[in-house]
Amino acid sequence: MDSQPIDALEEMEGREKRLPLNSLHVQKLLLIVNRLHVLLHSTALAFMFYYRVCFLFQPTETREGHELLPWLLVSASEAILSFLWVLDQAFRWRPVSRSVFPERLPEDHKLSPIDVFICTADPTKEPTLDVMNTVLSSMALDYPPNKLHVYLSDDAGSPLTLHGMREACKFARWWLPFCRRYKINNRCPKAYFSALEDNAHADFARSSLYVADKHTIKEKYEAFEEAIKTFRKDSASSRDHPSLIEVIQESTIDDVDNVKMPLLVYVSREKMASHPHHFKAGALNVLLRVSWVMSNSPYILVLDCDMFCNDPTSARYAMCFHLDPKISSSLSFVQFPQKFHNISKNDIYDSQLRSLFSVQWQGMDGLMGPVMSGTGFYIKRASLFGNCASKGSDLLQQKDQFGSSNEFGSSLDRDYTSESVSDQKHTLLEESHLLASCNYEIGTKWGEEVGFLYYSVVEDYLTGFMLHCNGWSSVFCEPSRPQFLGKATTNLNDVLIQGTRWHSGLFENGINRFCPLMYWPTRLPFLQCLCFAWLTYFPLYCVPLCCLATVPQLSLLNGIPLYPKVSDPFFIVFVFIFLSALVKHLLEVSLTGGTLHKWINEQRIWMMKSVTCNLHGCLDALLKKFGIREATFVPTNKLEDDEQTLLYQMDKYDFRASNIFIAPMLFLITVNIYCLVGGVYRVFLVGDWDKLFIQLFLAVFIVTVNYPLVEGLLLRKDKGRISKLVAIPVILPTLALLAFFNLLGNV
Ligand SMILES: O=c1ccn([C@@H]2O[C@H](COP(=O)(O)OP(=O)(O)O[C@H]3O[C@H](CO)[C@@H](O)[C@H](O)[C@H]3O)[C@@H](O)[C@H]2O)c(=O)[nH]1
Ligand SMILES: [Mn+2]
Repeated sequence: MDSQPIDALEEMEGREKRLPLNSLHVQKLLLIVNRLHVLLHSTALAFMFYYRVCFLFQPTETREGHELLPWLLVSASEAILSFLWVLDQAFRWRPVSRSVFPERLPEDHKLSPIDVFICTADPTKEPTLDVMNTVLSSMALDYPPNKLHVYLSDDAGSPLTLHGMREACKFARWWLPFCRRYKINNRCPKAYFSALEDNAHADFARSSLYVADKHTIKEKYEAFEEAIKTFRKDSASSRDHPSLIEVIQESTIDDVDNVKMPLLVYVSREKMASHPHHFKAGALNVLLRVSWVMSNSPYILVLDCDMFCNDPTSARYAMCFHLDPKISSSLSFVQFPQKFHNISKNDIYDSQLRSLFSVQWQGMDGLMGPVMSGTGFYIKRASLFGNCASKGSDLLQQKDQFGSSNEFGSSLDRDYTSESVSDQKHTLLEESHLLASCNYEIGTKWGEEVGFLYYSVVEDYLTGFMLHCNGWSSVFCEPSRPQFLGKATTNLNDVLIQGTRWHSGLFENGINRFCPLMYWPTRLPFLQCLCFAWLTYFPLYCVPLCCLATVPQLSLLNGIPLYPKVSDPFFIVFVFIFLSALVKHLLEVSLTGGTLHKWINEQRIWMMKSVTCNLHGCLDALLKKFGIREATFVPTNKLEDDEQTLLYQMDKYDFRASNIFIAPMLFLITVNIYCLVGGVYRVFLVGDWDKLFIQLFLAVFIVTVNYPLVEGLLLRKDKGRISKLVAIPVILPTLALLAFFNLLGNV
């Protein structure tokens, strides 16, 4: 794999042969535990399948009392669950962790430049002040300012955002020197001013000069805040607007005030309703092109507007991998975990996506590297040009792939020079407008082979997947202090809407030409392939979970046993599988800092998500596949809502969610409660409890874990409860149906 030769890299090879910039540790104990669990659990699964298969092949006469259809449904559910379980084990095969030694990096003047890309889409959902805080935190990264270039993409083309950028830039002239002088850790101003403890460097924290300076800066910040709040101008429509590119701040090395500032550019691409704009991937590709004619840095940090830099060292940490001669030639990106600043202790919605970012990505890191996660990653620019951009390749061919900008064509071959912007400002700005226009990509390979890929609303997953298929690797870097902090969705409706988008996007990639299983063995190693496959297929949890929340219960109501009797040796097999899965999950939760509460919450939200957003995601993907529905990307809501936040902090579900989510949950809980009551009654009458024990237990388990639903329906009085208006039209017909079914069974 060829990559841009970097001076610093060569330098490194010569100078610091013995001192590595990073190190990798295999987590041996965890590895052993995981593999042992795989062994035991899979043996149990084999016995379970043996039991199921034997049943299906036994002569029909001996099948007394058993009905074929429910058996088949339950067996199929078990097969799907086992399939997903197998895929999931690939993440647990070789968990690793990494350390970095940034103090061993070459001197500042030898470091490679970095472009920072930040995307925003809608100022009504993404408060401008927060977006600007993200911008400021990235400008203040601990990196030579003349080697840092910050680009903001504004998909709404909003005057408010442009205004915000100008104000942010003014404030930055105060903020950046302040952060550097006092070695502030927390360089997002909003977070800094609201932090409980002061995080200036210990040398200064108590000096009177610092206290005075802090006071001045605080006033400046409040003025900046005010300037954004009081800005009144009709927001332009977000659908149609021409491109607008403005260099807010040129890169200054030594200004009159001696303030060193990174380059700051505002980019709003052209948008027309008649042109597909490909959401975030489209925005990032415009930034790729515009930045290419302006700063053309070999490395790029991508950030969502809701995720600020919580620690200024991330750039240097990332360079510890990118400049490591051992891995750098095939390394595409360094991914930091998504961490969030608004997570409550027990995290009822699993908003932090614990398993993804603290178990699964570590596991992939031990294979080929984690999946690109949309935000908080440092990527090598060259890796985004697929196999198209080998240096010095034929200019005509390049135009086919990259489009017809002359500047752009020539910059493919050009290495970064710090003068590139100021030199030919006018031609460059004109050129940028061409690069940000709707028509530019027509007939090129953008979004297909070049840049961030368009085929999916989870552009991050897909782009990362194709990079791995093309032989690039990635690295997961998880220092103890979170480098980036974002805003997670913390109310049921937002969580489920976001989940629907993700699951639809992921599942879609499992059933189209990007199906990971087809890329093995030629393009992907086996275990990496299983990881990707799990990511595209886990939305399928909806099938077994919907089945197992209805079929065994209805069978219980009618006295049809579907599992072995308590006295049957196979009973142990089922008990073992159930316990082994739960205990393993509990172990992982506690190893990653979770509580017992968190564990139950994760079980519950897994069930809730499976029967709602997984289901909707799968259906949405299928509809898209058959051309019935178009892709949409509804950005999440980033506004603060005190009432919702309070409910979340108190571990109370906010059931004011769309009916399409509440209805399936209500339906299933009603079925379970009804069948549980009916089942217990039946078992008392007939006395065949040992035949139906597992089914009884399943209903008890589901109802207990989902007790908050019952509470929300019957006991709660606050605004987050389930409204009777929503509940009655679901519950009454369900009860009628069940009663009818019950009668039918007793005839
Ligand atoms: O047309 C669009 C839509 C979204 N965005 C931006 O994309 C980012 C992510 O959107 P958000 O609403 O925050 O969605 P999340 O679900 O929180 O995002 C996660 O999931 C996305 C894929 O669905 C990834 O792109 C993100 O990086 C990842 O954090 C935000 O900065 C948006 O401003 C655009 O620039 N243009
Ligand atoms: Mn987000």
